Formats: sequence, C-alpha cells, structure tokens
Amino acid sequence: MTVSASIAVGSHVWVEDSEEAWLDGEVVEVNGEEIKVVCTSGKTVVASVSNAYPKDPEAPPDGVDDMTKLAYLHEPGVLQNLRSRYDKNEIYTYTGNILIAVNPFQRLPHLYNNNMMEHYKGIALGELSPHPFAIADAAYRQMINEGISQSILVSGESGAGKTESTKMLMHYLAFMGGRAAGEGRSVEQQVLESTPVLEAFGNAKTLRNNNSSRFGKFVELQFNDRGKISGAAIRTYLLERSRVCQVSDPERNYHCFYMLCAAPAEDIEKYKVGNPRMFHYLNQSNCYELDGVDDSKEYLSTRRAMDVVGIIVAAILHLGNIEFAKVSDSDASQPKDDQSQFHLKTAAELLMCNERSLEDSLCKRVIVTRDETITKSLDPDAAAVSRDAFAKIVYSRLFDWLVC
Ligand SMILES: Nc1ncnc2c1ncn2[C@@H]1O[C@H](COP(=O)(O)OP(=O)(O)OP(=O)(O)O)[C@@H](O)[C@H]1O
Repeated sequence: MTVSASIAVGSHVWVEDSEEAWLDGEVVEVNGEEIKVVCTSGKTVVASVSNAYPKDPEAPPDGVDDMTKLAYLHEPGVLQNLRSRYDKNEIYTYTGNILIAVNPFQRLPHLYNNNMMEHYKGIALGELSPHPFAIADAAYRQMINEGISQSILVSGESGAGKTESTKMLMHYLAFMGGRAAGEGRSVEQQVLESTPVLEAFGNAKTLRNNNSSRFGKFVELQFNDRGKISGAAIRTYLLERSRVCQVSDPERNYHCFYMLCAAPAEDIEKYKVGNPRMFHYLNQSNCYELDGVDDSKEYLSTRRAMDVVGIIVAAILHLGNIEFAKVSDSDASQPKDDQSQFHLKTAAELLMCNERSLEDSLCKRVIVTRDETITKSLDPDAAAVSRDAFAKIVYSRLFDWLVC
C-alpha cells in the first residue's frame, strides 16, 4: 500500500507498537521518511512512514457490522473495528458474506435461543446483525432455491471458537430441516448427540483450549427435496495420535482416559483402572482435572459408548505401563518386573488375546521377505517404541470405528 504520499502534518494514522500492537494518533511532524505522532493515549512516537497506516477519523466509535463499509481495510482498521464491537458484546462481524467470530469466553445464551432462529428465518444476509444463523440460513435457502449443494467453511486458530460456531450452524440447519416433534429420534438429533462421544475421544486439554478438538471434521447433512434432513455423515481426519502416548505439562491426554478412571466402582474393578496418576500415558503431565468438568459425570453421559469401547481404552492404559528390561546375555527384552507382567496380562485379557502373543508382538519384529520370515528380537528401547506404536494404532482405529 502506498500511503507515504497521503501522510502529512495533521493526518490521523495508526502506527505499530510493540506493546499495544497498534496506536492511533495525529502526525505533528514529517521529516523525510520519519514521522512524529502524538497518540490518543498521550504517548509521542517517532515512526517510519512505511509503518504508518491512515486512520479514518469519521469511523463510527461503535464500529461497523460489515467491514466492507470501512474506509480502510487494513490490519489496524480491522482490529479496531472488531475491538469496538467486542467491547459492546457484539462478537460477530461481516466482511461481505464472510462471518468473523471473536470468542467471547462467556456464555451468551440470548444469542442462540429458538426466538433468534425464528428471527433469522428467510432474512437476507446483512439485514439483521451478523450471526452464524444468518450464514446457515443463506446456505439453506440457496440449496432450496438453486438445488445446489452448499458448504460452509469454519476456520481459525486453536481455541478461536470453530467447534462452538459449527454447533450453532448445525442447530440452525436442524431447526430448518428437522422433523416435527413426535416423529421419533431424527437424524439431526443423532448428529448433535454424537458430539459428546466425539469430544470424549477426540478432544483434549491443550495450552490454548481446555476442550481442543485434535482432529479435523467434515460434517455432511443431506436434505430431501422438501428441505428436510434425510441423512448425515461425519468424516474425521488426522487425529493427533502422538497424544495417546506423549503428553506435555500442563496438557492432558484424550478426555476418555480420565473419564474411565473416574468410572463407578464396578467399572473401575472390571477395567482394573483407578487413579490416573498411576498410568504412564497420563502421568507425564501434572494436569489431571479440568476446572468445571466432573469426569465421573462425563463418564456417565457417554456410558453407552464406554460400555462398548471402555475395554479398549483401559487396555491402552495398561499397555502404557508395560516397561521392558534386557534378557540377560542377549539383545532381547521382556517385561521388566511383576508390575509390568501384571499390566501385560491385564491388557491381554481386555483385548481378549493370548498374553504370550501380545508380549511377542511388542518384543519382536517379524520381517517377511520373498523367501523367508525373519523374527528379530527388540532391545528394551525398541520394544517401548513398538508398544507406543501399537497403542496409537489401536486408539486411532477405535476412534475411526466410533465415528463410522
Ligand atoms: N460463541 C461462543 N460462546 C461462548 N463461548 C464460546 C464461544 N465460542 C467459543 N467459546 C469458548 O471457547 C472455547 C474454545 O472454543 P472452541 O472449542 O469452539 O474452539 P476451536 O476453534 O474449536 O478450538 P480447537 O481448534 O482447539 O478445537 C469453548 O470451549 C468455549 O468455552
């Protein structure tokens, strides 16, 4: 952008600041490539002309709901507009037909109730305040009117609010295309109800987000020619497998492991689990609990899924506790002690496989060539790597199976 020509004494500008990101002010001196700016904050700064951006002194103080209305669509202009609106609890802003959402980090239930959905029904984009319902409505109407499939792309950095925004979009589409009450459990209900299970197995606490989705998701809703939902499919991509075996402080492994450890007594006994601190795959980080989340309640809410796959989740925890030691006078390895033998036995029982075969699969590598099959013993380090690889593959298959 060539702004230098338009900057003179008296111009209103934005200049970059290492602490505040951007400062606005008035130019009081121009010395070749350098300008002196008296900022609204009271600070006086000297900046290079190439780092200054013009500011619209007539921009409305509360911001504009569509940023294409801004006189200058540059970084400080966009950030200032989003901030002015955020300060008034307006978390949504358009840029043309793109919706920008700023995470409010607080519940704003008045924005998402049924009245709001009624409100946005059939209204052209831009006529009402920016909202995910308006985006969903525009897509729905375009699909009905033109008979063409529509997609809505939700993107942003971790913790930005993609999952929450996607839920709003799905709620609206379910509202528009759902069945009348009393017609039984509908497809859209099933899709919305699948969220807690997907989150239990695919979400974890990270530095940025206590409930971060560690996978990509493509949700497809199919509609019939009357605009009613007739089917749905969820495809997931690239689950972060390494988290199953490696967790850095203060993050957590996938929620389901902690939920299983907080199960009712009869399940704790069945799976031979208990305190999460005793499992290697969980105790690499000191974070076990999440503020405002009761893992035992979460366990009960996903009990149907846990009854089916709890066995595998528990087996993975036991696998992680198998340590290996060298067999004397050889390169081979074996479970290190009675503790490791116990976890191997438990994992084998839960996976319903032969204990000896499981041990061999961890401590040996089988190489099949055209002429022969070679079995090579692994040293303790290699056996631990093979154990982790096995745990990761079992977990990711489990996740894929749950999604299907
Ligand atoms: N519209 C909203 N209203 C209230 N809270 C929100 C909203 N959007 C986000 N949040 C809060 O921010 C948290 C993080 O949001 P979310 O999980 O949607 O982020 P994300 O972009 O999907 O992150 P990741 O990529 O890590 O999965 C939510 O758990 C919620 O507490």
